[in-house]
Amino acid sequence: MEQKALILDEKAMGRAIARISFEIIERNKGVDNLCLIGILSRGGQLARRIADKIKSVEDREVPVGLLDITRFRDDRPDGGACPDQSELPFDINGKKVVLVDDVIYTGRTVRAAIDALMARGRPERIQLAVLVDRGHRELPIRADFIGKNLPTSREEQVKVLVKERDGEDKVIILG
Ligand SMILES: O=P(O)(O)OC[C@H]1O[C@H](OP(=O)(O)OP(=O)(O)O)[C@H](O)[C@@H]1O
Ligand SMILES: O=c1cc[nH]c(=O)[nH]1
Repeated sequence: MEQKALILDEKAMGRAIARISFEIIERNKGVDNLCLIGILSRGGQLARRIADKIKSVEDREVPVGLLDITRFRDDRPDGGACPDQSELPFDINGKKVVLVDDVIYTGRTVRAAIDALMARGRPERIQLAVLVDRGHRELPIRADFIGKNLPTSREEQVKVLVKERDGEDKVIILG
């Protein structure tokens, strides 16, 4: 598949991440008790970026964790056999957790992520930040912070590229 449309270039992606960061600070009246948990893998890089932005604005370090949802997926009965690649070096009990992912589509990944979190403790609250909401939800799940609403057809594929993994920052539609 090749690139059919450029949705966000590097600059636009940076602005979207900055806006999400400001909204997280505003909605939570600061960053007390807050942590960011990125869904592996690109959610992890985006969570790190949001934490860096928050640091530059608030001068506060927000803990960042990585969540592996493989064992909680509803379409991988063998997921339990996979080693858990989560990196959550802090207690989520009583924390305000902002889950971060690159794209929300059916909502099934987020459902799995909520189960993966709950298996580790009882956060005070869970909010959801995504860079792209492409619609077509199959579960009653919505994001609290959205970089871009992008109506798509089911046949299209939305790809988020991040420098750390892909060498460049952009959001594209493949077709
Ligand atoms: O709301 P959902 O229908 O669950 O879709 C969202 C998920 O889809 C994408 O991952 P994908 O499965 O394309 O794998 P990738 O992250 O390895 O590209 C994206 O990273 C989300 O995690
Ligand atoms: O649990 C999940 C997660 C992503 N996609 C699915 O189909 N199921």
